[in-house]
Amino acid sequence: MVLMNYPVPFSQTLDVTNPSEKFLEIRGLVKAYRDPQGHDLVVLNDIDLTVGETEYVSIIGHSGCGKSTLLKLVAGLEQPTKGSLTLQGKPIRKPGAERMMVFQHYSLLPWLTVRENIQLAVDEVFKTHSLQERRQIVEAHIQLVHLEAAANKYPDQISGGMKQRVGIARALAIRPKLLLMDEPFGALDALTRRRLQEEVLAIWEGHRQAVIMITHDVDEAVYMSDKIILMSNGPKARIGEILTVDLPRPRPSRHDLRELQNYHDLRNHALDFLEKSYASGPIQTSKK
Ligand SMILES: Nc1ncnc2c1ncn2[C@@H]1O[C@H](COP(=O)(O)OP(=O)(O)OP(=O)(O)O)[C@@H](O)[C@H]1O
Repeated sequence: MVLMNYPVPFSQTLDVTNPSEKFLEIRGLVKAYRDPQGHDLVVLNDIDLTVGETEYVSIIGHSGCGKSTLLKLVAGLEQPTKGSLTLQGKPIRKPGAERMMVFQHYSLLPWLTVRENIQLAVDEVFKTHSLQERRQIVEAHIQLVHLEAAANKYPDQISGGMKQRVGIARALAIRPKLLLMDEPFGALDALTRRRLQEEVLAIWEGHRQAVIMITHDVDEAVYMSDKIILMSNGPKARIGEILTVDLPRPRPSRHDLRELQNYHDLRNHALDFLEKSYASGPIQTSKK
């Protein structure tokens, strides 16, 4: 699936020597939160990570290890306690339209229709574009996620899968260089989840960009990603391992994928890692 006749000039000129390697760089990252008693809880400790400009990266780890915190730091919604995060060589200090987040629980504005939810984001980011250009972007993205029939409906009139499609269309419409997805398929039933995974992957194949996706689902991570980040348990979570997913792109059907030994090796490796870390470490389950 390719975005045709897209009216927005989409320049990703990089000011670094090796763009694919140095698109997003996280160095020596530490994040601590202060608890109500005034003690620091070190959630993430000494994280080093590089994401290429067209790389699809998944993060897996047990509940409470700091996956969402890491994503929020990349989004600029949280500040690091120590260390640095840079995008194309520039420090990440605050949220920006080049880094868009898709949340598990949709976060649509209930008083706006599907079209208006997407339009709002497009109007905000592409202020200098003509009304016609902005409308074209909105319609192109409604089509991209197959929501034409629901465009005039309100969020409470559509299913969870459709709501998540709107969230994804809204994020993609403003052409982020880096798409951040926090368990984007987590709230969906198994069938909808599979369909949406396939759609997102097809969109990504048509226009590759950097993606960081949090998931609890090892199969989803292997199916979708180039790289899987396996996090150790918190507190003081670190990157335990980084798996390179050496499977063909575009991905074969799930049936054909299951025929590949490599697929099983990766899957088992990730599951073993999670089982071992479950057995070995404290797991944080409480939030805030
Ligand atoms: N704003 C905050 N203030 C204090 N502590 C926080 C804050 N946000 C997160 N935490 C704590 O940081 C730790 C990591 O939380 P985070 O939500 O990043 O984990 P997670 O791996 O995404 O969890 P899950 O898989 O359950 O969504 C938890 O112990 C959580 O309670």
